[in-house]
Amino acid sequence: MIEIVDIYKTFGENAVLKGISANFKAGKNNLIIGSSGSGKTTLLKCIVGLHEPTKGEVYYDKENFTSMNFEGRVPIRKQIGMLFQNSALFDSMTVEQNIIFPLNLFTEMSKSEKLDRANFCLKRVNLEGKNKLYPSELSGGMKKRVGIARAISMQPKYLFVDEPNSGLDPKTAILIDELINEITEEFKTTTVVVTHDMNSVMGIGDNIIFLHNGEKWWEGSNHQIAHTDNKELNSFVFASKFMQAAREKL
Ligand SMILES: Nc1ncnc2c1ncn2[C@@H]1O[C@H](COP(=O)(O)OP(=O)(O)OP(=O)(O)O)[C@@H](O)[C@H]1O
Repeated sequence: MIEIVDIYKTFGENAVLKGISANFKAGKNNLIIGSSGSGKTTLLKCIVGLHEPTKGEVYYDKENFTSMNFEGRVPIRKQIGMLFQNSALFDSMTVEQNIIFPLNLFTEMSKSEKLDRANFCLKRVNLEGKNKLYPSELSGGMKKRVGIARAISMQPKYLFVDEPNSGLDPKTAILIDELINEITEEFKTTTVVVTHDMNSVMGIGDNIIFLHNGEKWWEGSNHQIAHTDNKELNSFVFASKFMQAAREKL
């Protein structure tokens, strides 16, 4: 479980996060949603330590991550898997080399152990045998799956995913969501996903926090979101006329 307590982040005069508290549960898909510029990615970066919060604390299973120095954070960092928005694969490396990259950095595993692990991860994302391909030879959806394979290579306890569906067609996007969901259930990861994809919200949103102008405006599950009377959340979720009409039939 990850707990964030009263997180503030200010860049110069720009107060981006204004006192956000939340719990992200293990074995669940915890979603951070909100319109563009509401502070989602900034919050994610504060949680993983890519930004230092101006104020507030982040706890990983009760351990105060914010108060730790660089060395102190290493054991927690080793348990974090991340899938970035653009998959962030190394273009000059094969699929297999990309997946093995964190194992080379953070483990003492032998060559054959690393290869076994890469093969296990590739199988898990349905890309068995694609070891020797380069990112340029992959579709957008395949790149995301390689990104997920790399993110789970270290058997993370915590999985962070920023906009997993950006640039994907709706069907592939749902397959990626299902994969994230399966991995979360299977490995009991505390998964935190930043998204503005409504299919993701409805499909895998176990626990959702909605940010509005840097504040937590609403919290609940995908089952609760359809019936919310929160005005800002409603105009975010049911932005199109089509969705508004669909809601009236619910
Ligand atoms: N490193 C930075 N330095 C200064 N300002 C920043 C920095 N990172 C983010 N911001 C500002 O913080 C605000 C929120 O940005 P953020 O990327 O967190 O929003 P978001 O909700 O993830 O948006 P989107 O959905 O468009 O990705 C923006 O006004 C942005 O300009």
